[in-house]
Amino acid sequence: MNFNLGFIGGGNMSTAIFNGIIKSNVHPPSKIWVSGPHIEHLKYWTENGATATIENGVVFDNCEIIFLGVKPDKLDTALKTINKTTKNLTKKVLFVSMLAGKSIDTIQKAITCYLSCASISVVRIMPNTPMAVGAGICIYTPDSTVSDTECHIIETLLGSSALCEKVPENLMGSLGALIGCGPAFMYLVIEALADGAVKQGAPRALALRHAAQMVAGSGQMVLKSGKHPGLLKDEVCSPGGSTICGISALENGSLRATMINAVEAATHRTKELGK
Ligand SMILES: NC(=O)C1=CN([C@@H]2O[C@H](COP(=O)(O)OP(=O)(O)OC[C@H]3O[C@@H](n4cnc5c(N)ncnc54)[C@H](OP(=O)(O)O)[C@@H]3O)[C@@H](O)[C@H]2O)C=CC1
Ligand SMILES: O=C(O)[C@@H]1CCC=N1
Repeated sequence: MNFNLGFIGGGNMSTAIFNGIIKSNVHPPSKIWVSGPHIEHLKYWTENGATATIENGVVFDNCEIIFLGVKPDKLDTALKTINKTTKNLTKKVLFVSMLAGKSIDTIQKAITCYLSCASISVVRIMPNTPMAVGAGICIYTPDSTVSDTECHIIETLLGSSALCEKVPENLMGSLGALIGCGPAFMYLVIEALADGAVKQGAPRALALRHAAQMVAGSGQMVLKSGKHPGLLKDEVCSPGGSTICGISALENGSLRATMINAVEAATHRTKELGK
């Protein structure tokens, strides 16, 4: 694709998206720019062919599509520093914001406050870190100025490493918490399941690998079989068998209520971060 792609903030999530993009060859690293306050933190990017700078304005000047990858509380600072270092305040830019909780309206107002671009469009996304290995999910909401062609470009960039779906903005909180925070919840589950096998005598490395593959495979079964997870669960539980004993232990530990509470807590916190 014949445009330069920028990242303002090259931390965990931006790096995962960068990895997804370069591993799938959907955009050449020579046309990717990244900025952040510590150049030494951007070594991975330059080692993989991107251009790194400490000036946000340089990314702004050189790129047509720019991912905002700073923490939500750094939005104003990042935009202020674009303003200070750009040579071309009035250019057309498509911003892609991954900032948890920050609405399109908030992002647009902040951009308008610090930058007098001739044309600004905003796409809000909620990605997740498994995009780094091509197994992510990313939802997005474009503002009303984003064209179908631009949506297609965004879907091509993100869809190379994620299931990429357009959603109405009012679902960004709940689905965003599930998608964005969920991997951390699942890492806990995988670690705990492996601990269970280790407790019964299994070697740690085998237990972890098998737990991860089992969780990945279970997700694939839900996606590919088209069956409800309750039915898939029943297919594993023989009457009087071992699995139903494990299920009973999980219910005693309120696993389902705990998972629901986790997504609820993350959704509430995401809303707070947006204020
Ligand atoms: N991590 C995740 O799983 C997900 C994160 N997100 C969102 O992604 C965003 C980034 O999160 P995450 O990657 O985890 O955080 P990180 O802390 O890993 O990355 C933030 C990056 O921003 C850089 N930075 C700080 N200040 C500025 C500035 N003024 N200008 C430019 N860059 C700056 C930091 O540089 P330095 O390190 O040099 O200080 C750092 O590399 C957040 O808004 C978060 O809500 C969304 C979905 C999932
Ligand atoms: O917790 C965080 O800061 C980010 C937001 C979404 C997922 N992780």
